Amino acid sequence: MDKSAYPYHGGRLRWHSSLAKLTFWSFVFIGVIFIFFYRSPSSSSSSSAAAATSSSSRGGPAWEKKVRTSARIRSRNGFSVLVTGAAGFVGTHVSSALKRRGDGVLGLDNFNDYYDPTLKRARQALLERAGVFIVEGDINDAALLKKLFEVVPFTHVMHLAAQAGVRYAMQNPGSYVHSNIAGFVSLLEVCKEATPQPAIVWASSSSVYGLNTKVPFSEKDRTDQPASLYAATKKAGEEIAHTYNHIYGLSLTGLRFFTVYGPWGRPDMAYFFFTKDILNGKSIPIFEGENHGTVARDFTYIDDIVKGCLGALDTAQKSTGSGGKKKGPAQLRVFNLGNTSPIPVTNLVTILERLLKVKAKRNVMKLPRNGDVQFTHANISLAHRELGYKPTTNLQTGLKKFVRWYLNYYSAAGKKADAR
Ligand SMILES: O=C(O)[C@H]1O[C@H](OP(=O)(O)OP(=O)(O)OC[C@H]2O[C@@H](n3ccc(=O)[nH]c3=O)[C@H](O)[C@@H]2O)[C@H](O)[C@@H](O)[C@H]1O
Repeated sequence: MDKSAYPYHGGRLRWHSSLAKLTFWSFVFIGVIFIFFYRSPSSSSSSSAAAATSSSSRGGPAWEKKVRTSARIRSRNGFSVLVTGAAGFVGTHVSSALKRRGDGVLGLDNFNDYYDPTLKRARQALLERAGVFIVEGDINDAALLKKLFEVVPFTHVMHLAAQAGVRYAMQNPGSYVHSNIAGFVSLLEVCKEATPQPAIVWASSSSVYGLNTKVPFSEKDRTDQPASLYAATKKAGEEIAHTYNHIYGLSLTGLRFFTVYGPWGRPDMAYFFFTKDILNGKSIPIFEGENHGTVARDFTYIDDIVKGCLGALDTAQKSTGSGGKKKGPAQLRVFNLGNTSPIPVTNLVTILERLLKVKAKRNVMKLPRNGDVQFTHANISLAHRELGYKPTTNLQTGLKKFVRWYLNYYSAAGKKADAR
C-alpha cells in the first residue's frame, strides 16, 4: 500500500500523533479524577463536589419543565407528591397509583446496585409511560432536594427510599446508616425549611418489633429490641420522626410494612429468589426455629400496601410549620400494614411449587443468627380504623400474580433473573 496516499505521514504525522496522544491521555487523566471524586462516598469534600456536579447537571429549563409537568396535579383536590425510592418495588406501585388518580408525582431514586438495576430501569420505563419522571439522585444530596422544592411546592412526600433487607445489614452496615438515618434526616431538614412544609408518609418496617413475642404485633407493643441493624435504623427513623414533629411541626406518618411481595418485587426477598432457584433446579435454604419451630411471615400483597399508603396520604393532616418554624402541634402517626394472616415459609414454598409446576429442592436449616426473627403477625385494627385499610389478597392469589409477572418479565425479553 502506498503510504503517501495518506495525508498525514512523516514528520507531520508524528507531530500530530504526539499531540493526539497528549490530548488522549489528558482526557483519561481528567476522567479518572472525575470518576474518583464522583464514586467516593466517604470523603465529605468529594461528596459535596459530587453533589454540586450532579445538581448542576440536573438544572436548566428543560429539566425543570419535566419536573413541573410530572408533579402537576390533574384532579380536584389532588396532591403533588415527591416519591423517594420511586424506582423501587413499593415506590413504583405507589407512584403509578397516585398518577392514575390524578395526583402530581415526581420520583427520586439513586438507582443503586443493591439488586439488579436493570429491574429498576424497567420500572422507571413503566412509570415514564405513565407520565412519572424520576430524577436520578440521592436523598443525601441536600442541594438537589432543595432545588426540587424550589421548582415544586410539594404538598406531600412519600418517602420510600431506603436500604432494605434484614440479612444484608451484617455485610454492609454503613449503607443502612447512610440511607435510613442520614438520608432520612437530610430529607426532613429540607422538608422542615420548605414553605409550605409537606406532610410526610414514610416506610418503617415490621422488623421494629424485633424480639417482641406478644402476638399479633400492635403499635403499642415494645419496639426497643431490634434483631438487626436494619430494624434498628427503622426504629431510629421513628424516633427521628418524633423529633422533627416535635420541634418543627412536620406531619409524619410511619408505615410498618410486613414482608411485602408481588409483581415487580425485590429480587433479594425469599419468595423472589426461591422462584428463580426452583426454576433453575437449585436447592433453596428454608429456615426453621429451635426444635424445628415454624418460621412464618405475615406476607402482604403489594396492592393492599398501596391502598394503605394512599389511605395514609389521604388522612395526613398538614404540617403546621413553615420555613423551619413550628406554629402548632402536628400529626404524628405509626401504623402496621400487614395481612394479619401469618404463613409458614414452608407453605410459601409449597404454593410456589404448585404454581411453577416444579418440585423444590428443600434444604431445611436452622434460622441463622443474622437478624431474622421467627415470626411476624400484624394487628391492623388501628390502620383499619384510621386509614380504612383492609387487605384482600391471600398468599395463594398474590403469589399467582407474582409468578405470572415473573415468567412474563424474564421470558419476554430473554432477561436473566439476577436475583441477589
Ligand atoms: O417486613 C419487613 O419489614 C421486612 O420484610 C422483608 O424481610 P423478611 O420478612 O425477612 O423477608 P424475606 O427476606 O423475604 O424472608 C421471608 C421469610 O423467608 C425466610 N428465609 C429467607 C431467606 C432464606 O434463604 N430462607 C428463608 O427461609 C425468612 O426467615 C423469612 O421468614 C424485607 O426483606 C425487609 O426489607 C423488610 O421490609
